[in-house]
Amino acid sequence: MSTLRVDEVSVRFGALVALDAVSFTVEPGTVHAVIGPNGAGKSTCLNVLSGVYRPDAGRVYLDDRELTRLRPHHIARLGIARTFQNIEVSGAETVEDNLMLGRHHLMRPRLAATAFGLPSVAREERRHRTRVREIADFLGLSAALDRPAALLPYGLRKRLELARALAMEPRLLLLDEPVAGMDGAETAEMADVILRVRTELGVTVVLVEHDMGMVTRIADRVTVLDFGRRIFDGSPAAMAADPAVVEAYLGGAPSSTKEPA
Ligand SMILES: Nc1ncnc2c1ncn2[C@@H]1O[C@H](COP(=O)(O)OP(=O)(O)OP(=O)(O)O)[C@@H](O)[C@H]1O
Repeated sequence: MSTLRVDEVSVRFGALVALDAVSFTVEPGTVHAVIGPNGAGKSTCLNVLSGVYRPDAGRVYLDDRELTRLRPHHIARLGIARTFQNIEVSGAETVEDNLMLGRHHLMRPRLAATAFGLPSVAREERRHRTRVREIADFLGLSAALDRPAALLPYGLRKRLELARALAMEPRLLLLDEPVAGMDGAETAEMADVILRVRTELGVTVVLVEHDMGMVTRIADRVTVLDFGRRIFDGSPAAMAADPAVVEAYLGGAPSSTKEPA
């Protein structure tokens, strides 16, 4: 179980400050949501955590290990997997092959061994396929294992993306808007899946999300960004009552502070 610490991170694009000295701590075994209005800096934050962007200032740590200058594949090898806002699974490959691709970095270099047809290679391959089937089962994708990803309904493709990230055996999962474009039923199912990932697999989840209802329902803690600044960090219940959040995110004052008509 590892703690992720974001310490005074700033990112600038020219004159625009996308993240302004943002700090928060993701406790192990929690679902930690990062929310905010359009352009608040959520995706930029996820890109810093996964090594796609290097911040102009500040640092990111996984326990005592500094991640700030590491490249994405190195961060992935340390056990941080991510999904994307737009689905990035390979449409032509089957569900099973997409999940095997997710395990690629766990497999030993095999060129020479394959060339000599070593039995250890076949054993390792079987072990990975068994694990892939367990993950598919966990996410309700077993019946789709042989289907090309492109033929799956949208909700299942989003789930496949999460499954592929889980196939990397992460300790921390970064989810970029996992329910974007989903209907109510699909959103509820995905919310349950995320809670099971935390509770049954013990994987810590950082969730960037627009859907306030989902965040309130499943997050243990919420960090709210607005114009690149952190304006709130606390429980979902406290967030709902926080005037700065209501003002920034929902575009109005909380009803308890409104003047009577
Ligand atoms: N590569 C980039 N180059 C220039 N500006 C960028 C870049 N990426 C993001 N920005 C700007 O930085 C700010 C934060 O963007 P970001 O995408 O992180 O916000 P967001 O909270 O994820 O928004 P959304 O909810 O719309 O996805 C925005 O003003 C955006 O236009």
